[in-house]
Amino acid sequence: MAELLTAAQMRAIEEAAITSGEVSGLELMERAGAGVVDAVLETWPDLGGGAPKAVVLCGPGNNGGDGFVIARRLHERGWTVEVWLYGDPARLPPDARTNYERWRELGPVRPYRDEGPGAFWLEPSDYREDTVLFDALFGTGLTRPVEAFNAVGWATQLSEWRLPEEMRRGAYPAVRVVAVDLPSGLCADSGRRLQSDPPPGDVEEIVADLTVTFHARKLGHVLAEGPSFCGRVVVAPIGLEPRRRALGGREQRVTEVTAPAGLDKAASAHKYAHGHALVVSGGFGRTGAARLAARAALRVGAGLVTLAAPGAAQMEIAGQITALMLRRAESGDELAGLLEDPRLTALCLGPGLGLERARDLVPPALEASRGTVLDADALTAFEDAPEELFGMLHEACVLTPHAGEFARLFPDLAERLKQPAVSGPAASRVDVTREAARRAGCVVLLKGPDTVIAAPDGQSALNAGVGPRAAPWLATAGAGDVLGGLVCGLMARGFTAFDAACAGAWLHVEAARAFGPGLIAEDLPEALPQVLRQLGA
Ligand SMILES: NC(=O)C1=CN([C@@H]2O[C@H](COP(=O)(O)OP(=O)(O)OC[C@H]3O[C@@H](n4cnc5c(N)ncnc54)[C@H](OP(=O)(O)O)[C@@H]3O)[C@@H](O)[C@H]2O)[C@@H](O)CC1
Ligand SMILES: [K+]
Repeated sequence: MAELLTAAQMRAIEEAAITSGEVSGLELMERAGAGVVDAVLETWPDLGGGAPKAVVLCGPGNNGGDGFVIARRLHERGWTVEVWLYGDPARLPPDARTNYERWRELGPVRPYRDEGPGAFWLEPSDYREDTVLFDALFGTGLTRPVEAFNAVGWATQLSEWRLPEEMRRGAYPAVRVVAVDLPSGLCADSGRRLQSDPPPGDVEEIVADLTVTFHARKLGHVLAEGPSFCGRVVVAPIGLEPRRRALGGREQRVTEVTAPAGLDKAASAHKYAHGHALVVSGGFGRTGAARLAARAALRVGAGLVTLAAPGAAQMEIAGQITALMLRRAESGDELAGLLEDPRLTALCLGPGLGLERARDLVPPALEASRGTVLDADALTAFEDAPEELFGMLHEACVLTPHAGEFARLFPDLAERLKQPAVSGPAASRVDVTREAARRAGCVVLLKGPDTVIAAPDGQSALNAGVGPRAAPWLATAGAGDVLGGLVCGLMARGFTAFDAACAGAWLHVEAARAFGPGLIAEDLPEALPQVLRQLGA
């Protein structure tokens, strides 16, 4: 599984490599700059033949150092290169300074000082279709908002360069924008844009076409606003070892969810060998959500799936299902009675359940100590008394809130995400989900394009439905119910709560991608067989 790094972890890996003597900082910087050039040529082969123009904006730290390497290497390839420096050359850190000096032997460095927006209006006279702008201003060292002049000055200009021709005010052709490591202004740990509070008016930001990062992706490339700022993200290897020790303990590490293993079924296995999931339905006229969840549980391979519904809803359900079974559960007591059957290995409560019914049925469900998914109404029902819910939860539970449900159970944590990100590292969705899991004492899966899964011991994973795995059609009514059913079905099959949440989130995105445009929630379970087949299940 790929690790997604924080800025501190990346620094620790680099420092460990440098201290061990296996590589110098200067060598790493050279490889970083070379990696950016390679990624640019690979992304835009049309730039390989001619003599394009590069505008390299260098910042005051090592991100700027990478910029000087890029400038030198492009110059060597015959590009026309224009270099700007924001900061005092005398104060550059040593490796950046060395590369500044090397570039100075080849060409000038234009100062980029804080003298108001007009001072940074680069001369547009000879920008061409093959101009590439390199943002090497700030990378993982950004700890505070980029000051107003930067944002208003260069970012506005960049945005203008990027507008479609018919919308451009000036005569500039569109420019390709490459971010070195991170688009400047983005917090590496949270994917949030650092901004002063209140934000300066009329600020536009750097939106890159290509972001080239080093060794591994940072959390900021996949979380929150990151994907919309980064464009295509390419990881350039710079010869660093994984160095797990530099990453810290399990409570500091975040892995990216990858294709799950263990979904195949032995040829000889009986249906009971794959578990029996129980999905609790709402009342008459409200059974659709639970039926969706139940079908997903069955499709993901639970041996049997039963819907538990009140008497008045039985006819409605019976008319709609075939492979699913149906039992009556009018009240908490009746559900407790059903749960005396030890063959029921996992439960799902919440989709379409109704708040009153949720308050009645959730306690006996949790009392039964099975793998249990709580979603939707099963979470909202405890809005006024989250501690009461937390007191009943156990380690085999998975809560699957969307942002609104999360805010109902963890209002202070949701508030932390709402506060302006004025300094780095800013609070991230990973931070708050981890804290929520610790507080709840069970796995929490915070839904979104950047779904975060955390366990009470700090183990965390991120299912990035962004970039090449984007699944925008997943934002559709009922999709969340299907996810609950998938996680429940996987727990019925014996997956741990954490593994079921990760695998469920991954399959959910893949099913949406397999179906594609026009997707509605009903299509998700039907798209699963294709995804499972590709996994060799
Ligand atoms: N380490 C390695 O071996 C390798 C690192 N590599 C590269 O180095 C990058 C990290 O370099 P870095 O740590 O020097 O940080 P960087 O992003 O350049 O910025 C720090 C500077 O910016 C300043 N500053 C911060 N915020 C500011 C603001 N809002 N407005 C104005 N100034 C602000 C800050 O000033 P200070 O906070 O000290 O006052 C400091 O001067 C990394 O992203 C990668 O590209 C690669 O070469 C591979 C090998
Ligand atoms: K940058």
